[in-house]
Amino acid sequence: MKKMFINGEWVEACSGETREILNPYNQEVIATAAEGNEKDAKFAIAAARKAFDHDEWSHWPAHERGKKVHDIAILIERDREELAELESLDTGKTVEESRGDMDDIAGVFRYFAEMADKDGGEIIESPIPNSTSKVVHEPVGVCGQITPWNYPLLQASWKLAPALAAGNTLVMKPSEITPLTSIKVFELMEEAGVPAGVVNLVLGPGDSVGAELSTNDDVDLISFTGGIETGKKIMQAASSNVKNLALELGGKNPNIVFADAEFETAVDQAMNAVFFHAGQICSAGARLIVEESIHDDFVIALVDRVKNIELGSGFDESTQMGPLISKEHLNKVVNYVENGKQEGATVAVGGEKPGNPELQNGFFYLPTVLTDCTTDMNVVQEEGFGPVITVEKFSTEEEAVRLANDSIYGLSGGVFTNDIAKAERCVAKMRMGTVWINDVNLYFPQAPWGGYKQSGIGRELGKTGLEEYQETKHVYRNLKPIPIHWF
Ligand SMILES: NC(=O)c1ccc[n+]([C@@H]2O[C@H](COP(=O)([O-])OP(=O)(O)OC[C@H]3O[C@@H](n4cnc5c(N)ncnc54)[C@H](O)[C@@H]3O)[C@@H](O)[C@H]2O)c1
Ligand SMILES: C[N+](C)(C)CC=O
Repeated sequence: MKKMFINGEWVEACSGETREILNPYNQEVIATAAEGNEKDAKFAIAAARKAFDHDEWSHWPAHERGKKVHDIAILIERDREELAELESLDTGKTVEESRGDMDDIAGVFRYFAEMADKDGGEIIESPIPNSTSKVVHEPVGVCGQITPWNYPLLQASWKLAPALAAGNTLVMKPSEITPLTSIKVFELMEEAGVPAGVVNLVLGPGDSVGAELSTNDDVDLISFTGGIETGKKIMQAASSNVKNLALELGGKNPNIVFADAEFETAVDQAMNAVFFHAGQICSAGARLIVEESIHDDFVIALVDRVKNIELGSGFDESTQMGPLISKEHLNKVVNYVENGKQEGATVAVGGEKPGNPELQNGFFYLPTVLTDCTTDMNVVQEEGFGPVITVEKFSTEEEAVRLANDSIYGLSGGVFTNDIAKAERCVAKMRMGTVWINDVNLYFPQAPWGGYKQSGIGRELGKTGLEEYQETKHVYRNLKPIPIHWF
Protein backbone atom coordinates (compact mmCIF):
# COMPACT_ATOMS: atom_id res chain seq x y z
CA MET A 1 0.00 0.00 0.00
CA LYS A 2 1.26 3.48 -0.91
CA LYS A 3 1.53 5.64 2.21
CA MET A 4 1.69 9.33 3.00
CA PHE A 5 4.87 11.08 4.18
CA ILE A 6 4.38 13.19 7.31
CA ASN A 7 7.13 14.51 9.56
CA GLY A 8 9.69 12.15 8.03
CA GLU A 9 7.54 9.00 8.47
CA TRP A 10 5.58 6.91 5.96
CA VAL A 11 2.07 6.63 7.45
CA GLU A 12 -1.37 5.26 6.65
CA ALA A 13 -4.43 7.50 6.77
CA CYS A 14 -5.80 8.15 10.30
CA SER A 15 -9.11 6.70 9.12
CA GLY A 16 -7.43 3.61 7.64
CA GLU A 17 -9.17 4.37 4.34
CA THR A 18 -7.57 3.57 1.00
CA ARG A 19 -8.21 4.27 -2.69
CA GLU A 20 -7.59 2.11 -5.73
CA ILE A 21 -5.53 3.78 -8.44
CA LEU A 22 -6.63 2.78 -11.97
CA ASN A 23 -4.78 2.51 -15.25
CA PRO A 24 -6.91 4.58 -17.67
CA TYR A 25 -5.86 2.34 -20.57
CA ASN A 26 -7.64 -0.76 -19.21
CA GLN A 27 -9.10 0.15 -15.77
CA GLU A 28 -6.81 -2.33 -14.00
CA VAL A 29 -5.90 -1.49 -10.41
CA ILE A 30 -2.24 -0.47 -10.44
CA ALA A 31 -1.88 0.52 -6.78
CA THR A 32 -3.74 1.07 -3.55
CA ALA A 33 -3.02 4.35 -1.81
CA ALA A 34 -3.80 5.77 1.62
CA GLU A 35 -6.81 8.08 1.47
CA GLY A 36 -6.19 10.92 3.91
CA ASN A 37 -8.62 13.54 5.16
CA GLU A 38 -8.61 16.82 7.12
CA LYS A 39 -7.07 15.12 10.16
CA ASP A 40 -4.04 13.87 8.21
CA ALA A 41 -3.69 17.29 6.59
CA LYS A 42 -3.68 18.94 10.05
CA PHE A 43 -0.87 16.61 11.24
CA ALA A 44 1.17 17.40 8.14
CA ILE A 45 0.62 21.16 8.47
CA ALA A 46 1.68 20.99 12.15
CA ALA A 47 4.86 19.14 11.13
CA ALA A 48 5.66 21.70 8.44
CA ARG A 49 4.92 24.57 10.85
CA LYS A 50 7.25 23.11 13.49
CA ALA A 51 10.01 22.52 10.93
CA PHE A 52 9.71 26.09 9.69
CA ASP A 53 9.43 27.76 13.10
CA HIS A 54 12.42 25.84 14.42
CA ASP A 55 14.42 27.52 11.70
CA GLU A 56 16.28 24.47 10.58
CA TRP A 57 15.81 24.41 6.83
CA SER A 58 15.05 28.10 6.30
CA HIS A 59 18.29 29.08 8.03
CA TRP A 60 20.53 26.61 6.28
CA PRO A 61 23.12 28.41 4.14
CA ALA A 62 21.40 28.88 0.78
CA HIS A 63 24.10 26.98 -1.11
CA GLU A 64 23.50 23.94 1.16
CA ARG A 65 19.81 24.04 0.34
CA GLY A 66 20.71 24.36 -3.33
CA LYS A 67 22.94 21.30 -3.04
CA LYS A 68 20.06 19.24 -1.59
CA VAL A 69 17.74 20.35 -4.41
CA HIS A 70 20.48 19.38 -6.85
CA ASP A 71 20.78 15.95 -5.19
CA ILE A 72 17.06 15.43 -5.82
CA ALA A 73 17.61 16.19 -9.53
CA ILE A 74 20.34 13.55 -9.67
CA LEU A 75 18.07 10.93 -8.06
CA ILE A 76 15.28 11.76 -10.52
CA GLU A 77 17.74 11.25 -13.38
CA ARG A 78 18.86 7.95 -11.86
CA ASP A 79 15.25 6.71 -11.65
CA ARG A 80 14.07 8.35 -14.89
CA GLU A 81 12.77 5.17 -16.51
CA GLU A 82 10.91 3.95 -13.41
CA LEU A 83 9.32 7.38 -12.97
CA ALA A 84 8.37 7.64 -16.65
CA GLU A 85 6.70 4.23 -16.60
CA LEU A 86 4.82 5.05 -13.40
CA GLU A 87 3.59 8.32 -14.92
CA SER A 88 2.36 6.52 -18.04
CA LEU A 89 0.64 3.78 -16.03
CA ASP A 90 -1.12 6.43 -13.97
CA THR A 91 -2.08 8.89 -16.73
CA GLY A 92 -2.18 6.81 -19.93
CA LYS A 93 0.24 9.14 -21.76
CA THR A 94 2.91 7.57 -23.93
CA VAL A 95 6.13 6.56 -22.20
CA GLU A 96 8.01 8.69 -24.71
CA GLU A 97 6.07 11.75 -23.50
CA SER A 98 6.65 10.75 -19.87
CA ARG A 99 10.40 10.41 -20.47
CA GLY A 100 10.38 13.96 -21.83
CA ASP A 101 8.48 15.08 -18.71
CA MET A 102 11.08 13.45 -16.44
CA ASP A 103 13.91 15.25 -18.23
CA ASP A 104 12.02 18.54 -17.84
CA ILE A 105 11.44 17.78 -14.15
CA ALA A 106 15.11 17.05 -13.43
CA GLY A 107 15.90 20.29 -15.29
CA VAL A 108 13.51 22.22 -13.03
CA PHE A 109 15.21 20.90 -9.87
CA ARG A 110 18.64 21.74 -11.35
CA TYR A 111 17.51 25.25 -12.31
CA PHE A 112 16.17 26.15 -8.85
CA ALA A 113 19.15 24.44 -7.16
CA GLU A 114 21.39 26.86 -9.08
CA MET A 115 19.22 29.84 -8.10
CA ALA A 116 19.17 29.08 -4.38
CA ASP A 117 22.30 31.07 -3.49
CA LYS A 118 22.27 33.69 -6.25
CA ASP A 119 20.18 36.29 -4.43
CA GLY A 120 22.35 38.52 -2.27
CA GLY A 121 19.59 41.06 -1.64
CA GLU A 122 19.82 44.66 -2.79
CA ILE A 123 21.32 47.83 -1.33
CA ILE A 124 18.96 50.80 -1.70
CA GLU A 125 20.30 54.36 -1.82
CA SER A 126 18.59 55.78 1.29
CA PRO A 127 17.28 59.37 0.95
CA ILE A 128 17.76 59.86 4.70
CA PRO A 129 21.19 61.00 5.95
CA ASN A 130 23.16 58.66 8.23
CA SER A 131 21.17 55.56 7.37
CA THR A 132 21.41 52.38 5.36
CA SER A 133 18.65 50.64 3.50
CA LYS A 134 18.61 47.15 2.04
CA VAL A 135 16.12 44.65 0.68
CA VAL A 136 16.38 40.97 1.56
CA HIS A 137 14.29 37.98 0.51
CA GLU A 138 13.11 35.39 2.99
CA PRO A 139 11.01 32.23 2.71
CA VAL A 140 7.24 32.71 3.02
CA GLY A 141 6.82 29.90 5.57
CA VAL A 142 4.55 26.87 5.33
CA CYS A 143 3.34 26.25 1.77
CA GLY A 144 0.29 24.23 0.76
CA GLN A 145 0.71 22.83 -2.74
CA ILE A 146 -2.17 21.25 -4.69
CA THR A 147 -1.61 19.62 -8.09
CA PRO A 148 -3.75 18.19 -10.94
CA TRP A 149 -3.79 14.80 -12.68
CA ASN A 150 -2.69 15.72 -16.19
CA TYR A 151 1.03 16.40 -15.58
CA PRO A 152 1.28 15.00 -12.05
CA LEU A 153 5.01 15.16 -11.37
CA LEU A 154 5.82 18.02 -13.73
CA GLN A 155 3.36 20.34 -12.00
CA ALA A 156 4.61 19.11 -8.61
CA SER A 157 8.22 19.88 -9.55
CA TRP A 158 7.33 23.49 -10.48
CA LYS A 159 6.22 23.91 -6.85
CA LEU A 160 8.57 21.66 -4.87
CA ALA A 161 11.89 22.84 -6.32
CA PRO A 162 11.44 26.63 -5.85
CA ALA A 163 9.75 26.22 -2.44
CA LEU A 164 12.70 24.18 -1.17
CA ALA A 165 15.36 26.37 -2.77
CA ALA A 166 13.82 29.44 -1.10
CA GLY A 167 13.82 27.76 2.35
CA ASN A 168 10.13 27.03 2.90
CA THR A 169 8.53 23.95 4.38
CA LEU A 170 5.56 22.42 2.60
CA VAL A 171 2.63 20.06 2.46
CA MET A 172 1.77 18.71 -0.99
CA LYS A 173 -1.54 17.19 -2.05
CA PRO A 174 -1.36 15.54 -5.48
CA SER A 175 -4.46 14.67 -7.45
CA GLU A 176 -6.12 11.71 -5.74
CA ILE A 177 -6.31 9.83 -9.06
CA THR A 178 -2.63 10.14 -10.09
CA PRO A 179 -0.46 10.18 -6.94
CA LEU A 180 2.18 7.58 -7.89
CA THR A 181 5.09 9.68 -9.18
CA SER A 182 4.63 12.25 -6.42
CA ILE A 183 4.92 9.46 -3.84
CA LYS A 184 8.09 8.25 -5.54
CA VAL A 185 9.65 11.73 -5.52
CA PHE A 186 8.97 12.05 -1.79
CA GLU A 187 10.92 8.79 -1.39
CA LEU A 188 13.74 10.41 -3.36
CA MET A 189 13.62 13.56 -1.23
CA GLU A 190 13.88 11.36 1.87
CA GLU A 191 16.85 9.56 0.27
CA ALA A 192 18.46 12.91 -0.51
CA GLY A 193 18.28 13.75 3.20
CA VAL A 194 15.75 16.59 3.26
CA PRO A 195 15.13 17.04 7.03
CA ALA A 196 11.99 15.58 8.65
CA GLY A 197 8.96 17.88 8.54
CA VAL A 198 10.28 20.02 5.68
CA VAL A 199 8.41 18.11 2.97
CA ASN A 200 5.10 16.40 3.72
CA LEU A 201 2.77 14.49 1.43
CA VAL A 202 -0.93 14.01 2.14
CA LEU A 203 -2.97 11.89 -0.26
CA GLY A 204 -6.72 12.24 -0.63
CA PRO A 205 -9.57 14.26 -2.07
CA GLY A 206 -9.71 17.99 -2.71
CA ASP A 207 -12.78 18.76 -0.65
CA SER A 208 -11.12 17.45 2.55
CA VAL A 209 -7.31 17.51 2.29
CA GLY A 210 -7.21 20.34 -0.25
CA ALA A 211 -9.80 22.39 1.61
CA GLU A 212 -7.85 22.02 4.88
CA LEU A 213 -4.66 23.25 3.19
CA SER A 214 -6.54 26.24 1.78
CA THR A 215 -8.19 27.28 5.04
CA ASN A 216 -5.72 26.32 7.80
CA ASP A 217 -4.24 29.40 9.48
CA ASP A 218 -0.83 27.74 9.84
CA VAL A 219 -0.42 27.69 6.07
CA ASP A 220 1.17 30.90 4.79
CA LEU A 221 0.94 30.30 1.05
CA ILE A 222 -1.27 28.18 -1.15
CA SER A 223 -0.08 27.28 -4.63
CA PHE A 224 -2.70 25.57 -6.77
CA THR A 225 -2.71 24.15 -10.28
CA GLY A 226 -6.03 22.90 -11.57
CA GLY A 227 -9.45 23.92 -12.84
CA ILE A 228 -10.95 27.40 -12.67
CA GLU A 229 -13.89 26.48 -10.43
CA THR A 230 -11.60 24.84 -7.85
CA GLY A 231 -9.29 27.84 -8.13
CA LYS A 232 -12.16 30.18 -7.20
CA LYS A 233 -12.99 28.07 -4.13
CA ILE A 234 -9.35 28.09 -3.05
CA MET A 235 -9.08 31.84 -3.53
CA GLN A 236 -12.08 32.31 -1.26
CA ALA A 237 -10.79 29.82 1.33
CA ALA A 238 -7.34 31.41 1.33
CA SER A 239 -8.83 34.70 2.47
CA SER A 240 -9.33 33.23 5.99
CA ASN A 241 -5.81 34.29 6.99
CA VAL A 242 -4.92 36.27 3.83
CA LYS A 243 -2.58 33.59 2.52
CA ASN A 244 -0.19 34.30 -0.31
CA LEU A 245 -1.89 32.84 -3.35
CA ALA A 246 -0.67 31.37 -6.62
CA LEU A 247 -3.23 30.01 -9.10
CA GLU A 248 -2.36 28.18 -12.33
CA LEU A 249 -5.73 27.55 -13.93
CA GLY A 250 -7.15 26.45 -17.25
CA GLY A 251 -6.97 27.82 -20.76
CA LYS A 252 -8.74 27.80 -24.10
CA ASN A 253 -5.80 28.65 -26.21
CA PRO A 254 -6.04 30.18 -29.69
CA ASN A 255 -3.66 29.28 -32.47
CA ILE A 256 -3.78 31.83 -35.32
CA VAL A 257 -2.64 30.64 -38.76
CA PHE A 258 -2.10 33.30 -41.45
CA ALA A 259 -2.20 32.43 -45.15
CA ASP A 260 1.52 33.21 -45.48
CA ALA A 261 2.53 30.63 -42.85
CA GLU A 262 4.63 27.65 -43.84
CA PHE A 263 1.63 25.39 -44.62
CA GLU A 264 2.94 21.94 -43.70
CA THR A 265 4.54 23.16 -40.45
CA ALA A 266 1.36 24.97 -39.43
CA VAL A 267 -0.75 21.83 -40.05
CA ASP A 268 1.74 19.68 -38.15
CA GLN A 269 1.88 22.07 -35.22
CA ALA A 270 -1.90 22.50 -35.13
CA MET A 271 -1.97 18.78 -34.35
CA ASN A 272 0.86 18.91 -31.81
CA ALA A 273 -0.96 21.78 -30.15
CA VAL A 274 -3.96 19.70 -29.23
CA PHE A 275 -3.40 15.95 -29.57
CA PHE A 276 -0.42 15.43 -27.24
CA HIS A 277 -1.68 13.69 -24.09
CA ALA A 278 -5.12 13.52 -25.76
CA GLY A 279 -5.53 17.28 -25.39
CA GLN A 280 -5.35 17.13 -21.60
CA ILE A 281 -2.96 20.07 -21.47
CA CYS A 282 -3.75 23.46 -19.97
CA SER A 283 -2.04 25.15 -22.91
CA ALA A 284 -3.57 22.93 -25.62
CA GLY A 285 -4.10 24.96 -28.79
CA ALA A 286 -7.71 23.83 -28.96
CA ARG A 287 -8.93 26.92 -30.89
CA LEU A 288 -7.59 27.01 -34.40
CA ILE A 289 -8.18 30.39 -36.08
CA VAL A 290 -7.33 30.16 -39.79
CA GLU A 291 -7.20 32.86 -42.47
CA GLU A 292 -10.20 32.46 -44.76
CA SER A 293 -8.19 32.15 -47.99
CA ILE A 294 -6.49 28.92 -46.85
CA HIS A 295 -9.20 27.64 -44.49
CA ASP A 296 -10.64 24.89 -46.69
CA ASP A 297 -7.26 23.51 -47.83
CA PHE A 298 -6.00 23.66 -44.26
CA VAL A 299 -8.95 21.68 -42.92
CA ILE A 300 -8.54 19.04 -45.66
CA ALA A 301 -4.83 18.62 -44.85
CA LEU A 302 -5.51 18.54 -41.11
CA VAL A 303 -8.29 15.95 -41.35
CA ASP A 304 -6.15 13.84 -43.64
CA ARG A 305 -3.49 13.57 -40.96
CA VAL A 306 -5.76 13.44 -37.89
CA LYS A 307 -7.56 10.33 -39.12
CA ASN A 308 -4.24 8.45 -39.07
CA ILE A 309 -3.38 9.14 -35.42
CA GLU A 310 -2.65 5.80 -33.71
CA LEU A 311 -4.55 5.25 -30.46
CA GLY A 312 -3.43 2.66 -27.93
CA SER A 313 -1.42 1.82 -24.85
CA GLY A 314 1.19 4.37 -23.85
CA PHE A 315 3.60 1.43 -23.54
CA ASP A 316 3.21 0.48 -27.21
CA GLU A 317 5.81 2.24 -29.35
CA SER A 318 3.40 2.76 -32.25
CA THR A 319 0.89 4.62 -30.04
CA GLN A 320 0.63 8.35 -30.70
CA MET A 321 -2.28 9.13 -28.39
CA GLY A 322 -3.43 7.44 -25.19
CA PRO A 323 -6.78 7.46 -23.36
CA LEU A 324 -8.44 10.19 -21.34
CA ILE A 325 -7.91 10.04 -17.59
CA SER A 326 -11.25 8.69 -16.34
CA LYS A 327 -14.77 7.64 -17.21
CA GLU A 328 -16.12 10.93 -15.81
CA HIS A 329 -13.74 12.93 -17.95
CA LEU A 330 -14.55 10.87 -21.06
CA ASN A 331 -18.26 11.56 -20.50
CA LYS A 332 -17.47 15.25 -20.15
CA VAL A 333 -15.68 15.28 -23.51
CA VAL A 334 -18.52 13.31 -25.17
CA ASN A 335 -21.06 15.86 -23.92
CA TYR A 336 -18.83 18.77 -24.88
CA VAL A 337 -18.71 17.60 -28.51
CA GLU A 338 -22.44 16.73 -28.59
CA ASN A 339 -23.26 20.23 -27.35
CA GLY A 340 -20.95 21.68 -29.98
CA LYS A 341 -22.81 19.76 -32.69
CA GLN A 342 -26.12 21.12 -31.40
CA GLU A 343 -24.68 24.63 -31.56
CA GLY A 344 -23.91 24.13 -35.26
CA ALA A 345 -20.36 22.74 -35.34
CA THR A 346 -19.64 20.15 -38.04
CA VAL A 347 -17.62 17.03 -37.23
CA ALA A 348 -14.93 16.88 -39.92
CA VAL A 349 -13.32 13.84 -38.33
CA GLY A 350 -13.74 11.92 -35.05
CA GLY A 351 -16.57 13.08 -32.84
CA GLU A 352 -17.08 9.73 -31.10
CA LYS A 353 -15.44 6.95 -29.12
CA PRO A 354 -13.35 4.55 -31.22
CA GLY A 355 -14.96 1.28 -32.29
CA ASN A 356 -11.72 -0.71 -32.03
CA PRO A 357 -12.48 -3.69 -29.70
CA GLU A 358 -9.00 -3.50 -28.11
CA LEU A 359 -9.71 -0.03 -26.78
CA GLN A 360 -13.07 -0.68 -25.16
CA ASN A 361 -11.72 -1.05 -21.60
CA GLY A 362 -9.93 2.29 -21.81
CA PHE A 363 -11.28 5.84 -21.74
CA PHE A 364 -10.59 6.60 -25.40
CA TYR A 365 -12.02 9.33 -27.61
CA LEU A 366 -11.17 9.82 -31.27
CA PRO A 367 -9.07 12.83 -32.26
CA THR A 368 -11.69 15.28 -33.43
CA VAL A 369 -11.84 18.32 -35.72
CA LEU A 370 -14.92 20.56 -35.49
CA THR A 371 -15.47 23.08 -38.29
CA ASP A 372 -18.08 25.84 -38.84
CA CYS A 373 -17.25 27.15 -35.38
CA THR A 374 -17.73 30.72 -34.21
CA THR A 375 -16.52 32.51 -31.11
CA ASP A 376 -19.96 32.76 -29.55
CA MET A 377 -20.28 28.95 -29.26
CA ASN A 378 -19.69 27.23 -25.92
CA VAL A 379 -17.58 24.63 -27.66
CA VAL A 380 -15.17 27.44 -28.60
CA GLN A 381 -15.26 29.17 -25.22
CA GLU A 382 -15.18 26.21 -22.81
CA GLU A 383 -12.02 24.31 -21.92
CA GLY A 384 -12.81 20.84 -23.34
CA PHE A 385 -9.55 19.23 -22.12
CA GLY A 386 -9.83 16.47 -24.71
CA PRO A 387 -8.53 15.67 -28.22
CA VAL A 388 -10.83 18.17 -29.88
CA ILE A 389 -9.94 21.18 -32.01
CA THR A 390 -12.44 23.82 -33.11
CA VAL A 391 -11.78 25.74 -36.34
CA GLU A 392 -12.77 29.38 -36.89
CA LYS A 393 -12.09 31.68 -39.86
CA PHE A 394 -10.80 35.25 -40.04
CA SER A 395 -10.12 37.67 -42.86
CA THR A 396 -8.04 40.48 -41.29
CA GLU A 397 -5.21 40.68 -38.77
CA GLU A 398 -7.39 42.77 -36.42
CA GLU A 399 -10.14 40.17 -36.58
CA ALA A 400 -7.70 37.34 -35.80
CA VAL A 401 -6.47 39.12 -32.66
CA ARG A 402 -9.99 40.07 -31.61
CA LEU A 403 -11.17 36.45 -31.89
CA ALA A 404 -8.10 35.17 -30.06
CA ASN A 405 -8.70 37.56 -27.17
CA ASP A 406 -12.42 36.83 -26.96
CA SER A 407 -12.14 34.48 -23.98
CA ILE A 408 -12.27 34.54 -20.20
CA TYR A 409 -8.91 32.74 -20.32
CA GLY A 410 -5.45 34.09 -21.13
CA LEU A 411 -2.98 31.26 -20.66
CA SER A 412 -1.25 30.84 -24.02
CA GLY A 413 -1.58 31.30 -27.75
CA GLY A 414 0.22 30.75 -31.04
CA VAL A 415 0.76 32.75 -34.24
CA PHE A 416 1.90 31.13 -37.48
CA THR A 417 3.16 33.48 -40.21
CA ASN A 418 6.30 34.17 -42.21
CA ASP A 419 5.82 37.92 -41.69
CA ILE A 420 7.66 38.55 -38.43
CA ALA A 421 6.46 42.16 -38.14
CA LYS A 422 2.87 40.91 -38.37
CA ALA A 423 3.60 38.24 -35.76
CA GLU A 424 5.07 40.80 -33.34
CA ARG A 425 2.07 43.13 -33.86
CA CYS A 426 -0.30 40.29 -32.97
CA VAL A 427 1.80 39.18 -29.99
CA ALA A 428 1.76 42.72 -28.57
CA LYS A 429 -2.05 42.64 -28.55
CA MET A 430 -2.64 39.06 -27.41
CA ARG A 431 -3.67 38.98 -23.72
CA MET A 432 -1.92 35.76 -22.70
CA GLY A 433 0.90 34.72 -20.38
CA THR A 434 2.78 32.91 -23.14
CA VAL A 435 2.65 33.45 -26.91
CA TRP A 436 4.56 31.24 -29.34
CA ILE A 437 5.54 32.42 -32.83
CA ASN A 438 5.65 29.54 -35.32
CA ASP A 439 5.65 26.98 -32.52
CA VAL A 440 3.37 25.52 -29.83
CA ASN A 441 3.36 24.24 -26.26
CA LEU A 442 6.97 25.01 -25.36
CA TYR A 443 8.03 25.71 -21.79
CA PHE A 444 11.33 25.55 -19.96
CA PRO A 445 12.58 26.35 -16.44
CA GLN A 446 14.17 29.69 -17.38
CA ALA A 447 10.94 31.31 -18.66
CA PRO A 448 7.95 32.26 -16.47
CA TRP A 449 4.67 30.37 -16.88
CA GLY A 450 1.21 31.59 -15.92
CA GLY A 451 -1.96 33.18 -17.15
CA TYR A 452 -3.64 36.51 -17.79
CA LYS A 453 -7.32 36.99 -16.97
CA GLN A 454 -9.04 33.95 -15.41
CA SER A 455 -6.14 31.63 -16.25
CA GLY A 456 -4.58 32.50 -12.94
CA ILE A 457 -2.54 34.63 -10.60
CA GLY A 458 1.24 34.61 -10.37
CA ARG A 459 3.97 32.87 -12.34
CA GLU A 460 5.79 29.58 -11.93
CA LEU A 461 9.28 28.90 -13.30
CA GLY A 462 11.93 31.50 -14.09
CA LYS A 463 13.05 34.13 -11.58
CA THR A 464 9.40 34.83 -10.72
CA GLY A 465 8.91 31.13 -9.87
CA LEU A 466 11.36 31.54 -6.98
CA GLU A 467 9.98 34.95 -5.97
CA GLU A 468 6.53 33.40 -5.46
CA TYR A 469 8.06 31.51 -2.54
CA GLN A 470 9.78 34.55 -1.03
CA GLU A 471 8.74 37.45 1.16
CA THR A 472 10.49 40.77 0.57
CA LYS A 473 11.83 42.61 3.61
CA HIS A 474 13.14 46.18 3.71
CA VAL A 475 15.78 46.66 6.43
CA TYR A 476 16.44 50.28 7.40
CA ARG A 477 19.21 51.18 9.84
CA ASN A 478 19.72 54.50 11.57
CA LEU A 479 23.49 54.95 11.89
CA LYS A 480 23.26 57.87 14.35
CA PRO A 481 20.20 57.24 16.55
CA ILE A 482 19.32 60.31 18.69
CA PRO A 483 16.00 61.48 20.22
CA ILE A 484 13.93 63.60 17.81
CA HIS A 485 11.75 65.26 20.55
CA TRP A 486 8.55 65.32 18.50
CA PHE A 487 6.51 64.74 21.70
N1 LIG B 1 -2.11 26.68 -15.80
C1 LIG B 1 -1.42 25.56 -15.69
O1 LIG B 1 -0.19 25.58 -15.69
C2 LIG B 1 -2.12 24.24 -15.58
C3 LIG B 1 -1.37 23.06 -15.63
C4 LIG B 1 -2.02 21.84 -15.54
C5 LIG B 1 -3.40 21.78 -15.41
N2 LIG B 1 -4.11 22.93 -15.38
C6 LIG B 1 -5.58 22.87 -15.30
O2 LIG B 1 -6.00 21.83 -14.43
C7 LIG B 1 -7.30 21.37 -14.81
C8 LIG B 1 -7.31 19.86 -14.83
O3 LIG B 1 -6.93 19.36 -13.62
P1 LIG B 1 -7.94 18.72 -12.54
O4 LIG B 1 -9.15 18.18 -13.21
O5 LIG B 1 -7.15 17.84 -11.66
O6 LIG B 1 -8.38 20.02 -11.74
P2 LIG B 1 -9.21 20.10 -10.40
O7 LIG B 1 -9.40 21.55 -10.12
O8 LIG B 1 -10.40 19.23 -10.43
O9 LIG B 1 -8.24 19.44 -9.31
C9 LIG B 1 -6.94 19.92 -9.09
C10 LIG B 1 -6.54 19.58 -7.66
O10 LIG B 1 -7.38 20.32 -6.78
C11 LIG B 1 -7.90 19.45 -5.79
N3 LIG B 1 -9.18 19.98 -5.33
C12 LIG B 1 -10.43 19.72 -5.80
N4 LIG B 1 -11.36 20.41 -5.08
C13 LIG B 1 -10.68 21.12 -4.15
C14 LIG B 1 -11.07 22.04 -3.12
N5 LIG B 1 -12.36 22.34 -2.89
N6 LIG B 1 -10.11 22.60 -2.37
C15 LIG B 1 -8.81 22.33 -2.58
N7 LIG B 1 -8.37 21.45 -3.53
C16 LIG B 1 -9.30 20.87 -4.31
C17 LIG B 1 -7.98 18.10 -6.50
O11 LIG B 1 -8.07 17.05 -5.58
C18 LIG B 1 -6.68 18.12 -7.29
O12 LIG B 1 -5.60 17.74 -6.48
C19 LIG B 1 -7.55 21.97 -16.18
O13 LIG B 1 -8.45 23.05 -16.05
C20 LIG B 1 -6.17 22.46 -16.61
O14 LIG B 1 -6.20 23.52 -17.54
C21 LIG B 1 -3.52 24.15 -15.45
C1 LIG C 1 1.99 23.58 -17.95
N1 LIG C 1 2.02 22.41 -18.87
C2 LIG C 1 1.99 22.89 -20.24
C3 LIG C 1 3.25 21.68 -18.65
C4 LIG C 1 0.96 21.48 -18.59
C5 LIG C 1 -0.37 22.00 -18.65
O1 LIG C 1 -1.31 21.25 -18.49
